[in-house]
Amino acid sequence: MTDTPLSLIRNFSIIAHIDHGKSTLADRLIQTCGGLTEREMTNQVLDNMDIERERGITIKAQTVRLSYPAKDGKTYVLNLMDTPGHVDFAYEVSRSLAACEGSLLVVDASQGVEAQTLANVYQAIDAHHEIVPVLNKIDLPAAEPEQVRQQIEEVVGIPADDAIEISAKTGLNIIGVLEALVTRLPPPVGDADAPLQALLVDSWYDAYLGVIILVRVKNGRLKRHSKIRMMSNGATHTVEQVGVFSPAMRPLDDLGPGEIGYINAAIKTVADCNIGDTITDDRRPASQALPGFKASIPVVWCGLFPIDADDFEKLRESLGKLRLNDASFHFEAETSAALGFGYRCGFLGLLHLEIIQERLTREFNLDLIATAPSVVYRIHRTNGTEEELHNPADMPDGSLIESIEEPWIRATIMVPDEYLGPVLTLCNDRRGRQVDLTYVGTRAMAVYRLPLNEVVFDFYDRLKSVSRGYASFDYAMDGYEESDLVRISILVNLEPVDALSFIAHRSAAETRGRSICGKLKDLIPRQLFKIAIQAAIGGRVIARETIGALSKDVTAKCYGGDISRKRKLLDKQKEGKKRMRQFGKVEIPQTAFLAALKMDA
Ligand SMILES: Nc1nc2c(ncn2[C@@H]2O[C@H](COP(=O)(O)OP(=O)(O)OP(=O)(O)O)[C@@H](O)[C@H]2O)c(=O)[nH]1
Repeated sequence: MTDTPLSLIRNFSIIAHIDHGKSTLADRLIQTCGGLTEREMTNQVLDNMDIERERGITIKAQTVRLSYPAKDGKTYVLNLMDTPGHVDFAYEVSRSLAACEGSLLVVDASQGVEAQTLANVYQAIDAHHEIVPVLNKIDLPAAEPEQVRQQIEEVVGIPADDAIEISAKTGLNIIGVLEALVTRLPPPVGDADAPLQALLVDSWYDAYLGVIILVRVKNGRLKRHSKIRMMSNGATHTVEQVGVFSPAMRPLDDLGPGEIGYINAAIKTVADCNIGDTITDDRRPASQALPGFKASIPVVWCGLFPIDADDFEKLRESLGKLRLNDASFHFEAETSAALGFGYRCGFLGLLHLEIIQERLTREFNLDLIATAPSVVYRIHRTNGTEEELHNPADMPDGSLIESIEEPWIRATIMVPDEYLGPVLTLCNDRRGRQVDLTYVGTRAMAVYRLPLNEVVFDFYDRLKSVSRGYASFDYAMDGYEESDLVRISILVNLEPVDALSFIAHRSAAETRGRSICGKLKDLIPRQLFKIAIQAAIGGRVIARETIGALSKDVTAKCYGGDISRKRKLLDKQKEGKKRMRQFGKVEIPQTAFLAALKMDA
């Protein structure tokens, strides 16, 4: 039984720009509250996926319940919801925030306010949070707490007089943070006697327990063995376990209002648990659902194909396993003449794509080819119908298209003054439209509208390189607009290579087409006949390269009769063949696809 009075509960998130020290602070809070021993602290506990740890970024929202004996003599329950820092996972931030009453806003005192600091703060303000600014890394000689304080007031627009100066690394003033949580954040409100209303904050698959659901109880009590009902679809389940993370799972009898914890109810897949849904008691249901939050929609799609066709089944299984834990990731079967059988997969953004791809390679041991990422276009046909296009290869013939719309984003870029010029040039080159440009001291904040299509290829990389790594970037989807878009097909000896076709604005078509043809020319080995590589829009060729013929006999070098040597060479050639794709008469090595797909035009 948990009967902590509401006045002794505080639910909070930590929001920060990437690398400003959110996870380090979370670990310190856990350690200070006695949740873990020094030895257990060796790894950041909240970042529990390998890839997260390696890249030092937080992906999945995690939660932990702390017990803090405050200076006022009372012991408080502090529920910490971790939030991811990367733009791709903004929706996970919003759902964590919906479960809390307040936020710690962590700003690196040596770096100042960055693009994601702002984006996250706005989400916290939307969620009606009380926000406590925390200036971290005060131990660094480059820390400028006074300036950053001023920045928070000017740029973020919240008072920063009583921002708390800390070093999450050395542990300096962690008590100050804990006291601020207790004294400055409001306790949750709720009625233990009302019908149950619990927000489904997250769910994931555990190999032993099945689906685990993270909940925030708003009203009523969520009890073990009770029958719950999902308000979105009426599905009922019997609760097998109720508990909290401290940070290990600790079973309890029930969760009361204001509490954050987990339940497990023999649910088969996370797809049955709609995030944002309201859970109620089947016997005494609530009359109204809680306000949910926006569902996550994949905005970037690409094809994933096994290099070895025999791995197709394994790929299907692996994708299914990943999906068990990540309902925001989508996949459907796809066939490509160039790459064989594979899957068209939808992601929340480029980082999400990269993470899934990396997990497939690393955890599932798959060798994959990914086609160029594409956004979701809206096609209006001349016959009046409308459709969404996830794959450039499926684009209908130009004569059937009335118009095409593409998704736009609203991007916020913060950058030191001296690098502003090249950043603006980059945005303009990518068809960006400036919305706003303001200064905070020597830092500029540029707000641009940009077509997502221009951002998915290499925008981050370019932005980082033109600003020497100093620019920070955040974006939100910002509607669709009609645009003059064309599909560029790549033809090898007149055969279209579907995996290489892509959609671009007409003004960029020729440059990109030429760049791909040029790359392929260097990558496709000469063969016994001439090979023409062309880029075309419909029937019109816009770029062309030719690879001259060559006669090649791998065994020619082996004069004399060294048969074993000869055989070895032939075997080697066969091995090489596995990695080739037959294209009409032409064989294209996998490496050519990989390189051609890395577009940097
Ligand atoms: N000098 C100093 N370094 C710190 C402090 N806090 C964190 N760091 C370092 O800053 C880096 C980033 O810290 P993290 O806690 O991983 O940052 P994060 O905000 O959680 O990053 P994401 O999980 O990627 O969003 C790490 O190398 C930390 O060791 C601090 O108070 N002082």
